[in-house]
Amino acid sequence: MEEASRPLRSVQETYVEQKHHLLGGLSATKSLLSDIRLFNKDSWTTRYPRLRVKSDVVEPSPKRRGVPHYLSFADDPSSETDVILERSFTRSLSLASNSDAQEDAVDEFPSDSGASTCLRPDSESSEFQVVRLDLNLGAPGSSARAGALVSQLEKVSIANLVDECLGVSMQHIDKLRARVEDTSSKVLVTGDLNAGKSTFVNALLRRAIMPVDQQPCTTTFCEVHDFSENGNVEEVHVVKDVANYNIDDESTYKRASINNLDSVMDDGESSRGMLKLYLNDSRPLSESLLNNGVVDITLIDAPGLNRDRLKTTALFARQEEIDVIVFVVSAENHLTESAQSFLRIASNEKAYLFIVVNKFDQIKNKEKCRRMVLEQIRELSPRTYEDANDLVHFVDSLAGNDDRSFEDLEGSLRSFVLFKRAKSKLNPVSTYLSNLLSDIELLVGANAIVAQEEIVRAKSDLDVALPVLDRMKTSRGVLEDALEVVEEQGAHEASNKTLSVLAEALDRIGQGLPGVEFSSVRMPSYPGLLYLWDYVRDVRSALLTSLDLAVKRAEEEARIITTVGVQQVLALGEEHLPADVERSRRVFMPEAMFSTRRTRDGKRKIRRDSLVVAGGTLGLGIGLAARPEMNQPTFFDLFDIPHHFWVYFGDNKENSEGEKGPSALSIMSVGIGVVTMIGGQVVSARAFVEGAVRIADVLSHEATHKWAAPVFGAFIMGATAYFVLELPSSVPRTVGRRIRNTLSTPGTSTGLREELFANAHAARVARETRKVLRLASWDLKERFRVAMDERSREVRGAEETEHRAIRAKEWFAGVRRRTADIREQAGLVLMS
Ligand SMILES: Nc1nc2c(ncn2[C@@H]2O[C@H](COP(=O)(O)OP(=O)(O)OP(=O)(O)O)[C@@H](O)[C@H]2O)c(=O)[nH]1
Repeated sequence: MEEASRPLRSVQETYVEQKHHLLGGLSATKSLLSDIRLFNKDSWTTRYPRLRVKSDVVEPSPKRRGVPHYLSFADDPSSETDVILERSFTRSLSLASNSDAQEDAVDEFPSDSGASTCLRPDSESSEFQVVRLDLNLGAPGSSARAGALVSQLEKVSIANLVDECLGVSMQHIDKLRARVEDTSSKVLVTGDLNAGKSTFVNALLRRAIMPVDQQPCTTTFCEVHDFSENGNVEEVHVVKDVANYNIDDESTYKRASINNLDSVMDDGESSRGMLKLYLNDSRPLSESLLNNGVVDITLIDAPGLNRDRLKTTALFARQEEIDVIVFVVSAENHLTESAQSFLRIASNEKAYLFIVVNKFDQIKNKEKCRRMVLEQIRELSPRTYEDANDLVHFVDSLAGNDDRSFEDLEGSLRSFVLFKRAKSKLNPVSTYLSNLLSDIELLVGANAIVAQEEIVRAKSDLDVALPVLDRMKTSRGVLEDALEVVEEQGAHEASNKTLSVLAEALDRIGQGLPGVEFSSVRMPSYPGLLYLWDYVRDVRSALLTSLDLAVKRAEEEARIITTVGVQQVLALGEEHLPADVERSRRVFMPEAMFSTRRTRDGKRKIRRDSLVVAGGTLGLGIGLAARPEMNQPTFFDLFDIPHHFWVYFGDNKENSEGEKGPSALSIMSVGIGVVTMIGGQVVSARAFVEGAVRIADVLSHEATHKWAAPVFGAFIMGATAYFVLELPSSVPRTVGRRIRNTLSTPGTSTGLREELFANAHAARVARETRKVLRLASWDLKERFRVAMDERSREVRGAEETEHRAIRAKEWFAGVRRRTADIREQAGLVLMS
């Protein structure tokens, strides 16, 4: 109550200052809330904390300055962290993780050093005051139902609830602002009948407005407002229905002249309603009561109390807008019974009673009167009695401001109104603001702990993932190079091996031996001259089959080379892939190499390679022995004249020999050809005719006539002997040589450039080998790439989390600084 005794100017200044600070605090808090909501939406999913006092800690450690609590979150109530909660005398809250608090480190969330008080374990202390989410949470583990309910609430849903709650607080701040900015204040003047209430009101207004009479004359409640509220027009509004009164709606009242107040009051109509008086208080702001620049006081002159009116007036006084009740008693009567009843009710309901003992000028023994009245007050309202100097005034309203004590009363009343206003309007605002700031501090404190935990977690994730990623980055090139080498080497080796196997096979065939040593291919035995043609065909077939086997052997070698290559690829995988990456489960099946594919209906699909191979072997998928054109024996399989010619007359280069010979030799071939054709079973009429024509051609030649007969005879005889004796051994050689030459000589029979047999197979085998190795290395490269992408993602994710958490932690620290600033600016520190 000291405030009321301070000089009016000082009270007014304090009030205005406090109001100004509070308005600033409200604005700053609103913008802070808006920022938090934005941050919650864009950058950080705000977690809603719950605190539970650690009841098992009996005495707080001297090292700790706060109270140990368990911190959990609404979206994850089961995991609790140890924290220390401190509340300073300014009600500001600090939350620190237990380890931080033990280290006593002054971090971004400092407590008000020295000023903080250690809270006794008290579960109430840690609850939110304003930002309350009704999540119906039980204590962790207290009820299965609560646990189940909570587990269904996702972080985001809870963050949305927090957001809504902050939104509601922002709206409430607007209401509070309106309340703080509202300067209107109502002072109800009531008291006993004829106690001089109207005289008192007139004295306050410095105008004889209210009718004064020795008889009771105030029949209705008269509210006196500043005329600025009525467009600077002095008049009376006779209001019947007070609840519906609207100054802008003339149908809700009747206008009357201020000078006719007596007659208006006498009119019975008004007694059931209220009179609104709009007056011009022309005094300067500092002196005016109605409009003093700080509060717009509305005076209400109530009818005198009697038994009937007691209840009505008490009810009226209970209205929220009534800030102060001035109770006027006549010094002559002291406190009447009805006065006592009213004061008893009013002092219980509201503690802002102001008692004016009027007509004090009429009292002779003033001291006795004062003593007796104060005694009565002491009994009725001890609190009023305690502050009697400010609240109880003995005055002469008739004298008005000529009376010193009236001036004192007026000053006290103004201070009292301001003081009460501060109490009724400003204090609830500052309490709300302080609680809201505490809640914000709790919210950001808890979220800062979450951010700190995220920073630690992200750092440890990075410690693991970064070195792995770096290693992978460096080994990527090495791995790719190594795989390239494996591919190249495999293909190269397979090609070389094929070339050497087939070269050896062709070599052997040229000697009349099977292309492959130790194979199942057996050379046919000579069946006799009569079956010579069959023999030739069988030899050809056996040699071709053995060549096919040589190709198979080369493929076999390539399989081994490929298997080694695949194993090298696997070994490279082991060397370069991180340990936790799944290895390829594919098993290499060498037998699948060089296989023909099957069509949908199960038939073998012959692969047609695009190469044209020497000897007319179009496509390498079919074995030589299976080719009809290769199996067809010819005359030259019996007697390879071109070969012999080149051996004896040529430049000894077998590769360059062709099917054509000089005309002299063609004679022998013709003769022998005829014989063999006749001896064989496949002599065709066409072949016979061709032979005869050739003979005729040769013999018709002029030069031939001279030497033809003897030479021809000698040759026929020699050849016949040779035929009989040498054929069994010469046929395989001849046939083999011919096959070899066919496969080793590039021709242009198809019109395209032909590849040599061995080269074509070498290229094919190398291609197949490379294909398999490329598949294996592609698989490894792909795994490596995926693993590296995953690591990169992990690293990026951890880095983002870390940055986000660091930013959030700094931001929360900033919020904490802002709340401290708001407390200071809004004067909350002073208003305990
Ligand atoms: N001597 C003296 N007379 C006063 C004083 N105050 C009021 N009166 C006289 O007391 C009589 C009643 O005054 P009002 O102001 O009408 O009293 P009231 O309480 O408004 O009366 P109702 O509202 O009708 O109950 C008048 O004749 C006033 O002149 C005062 O302080 N001293």
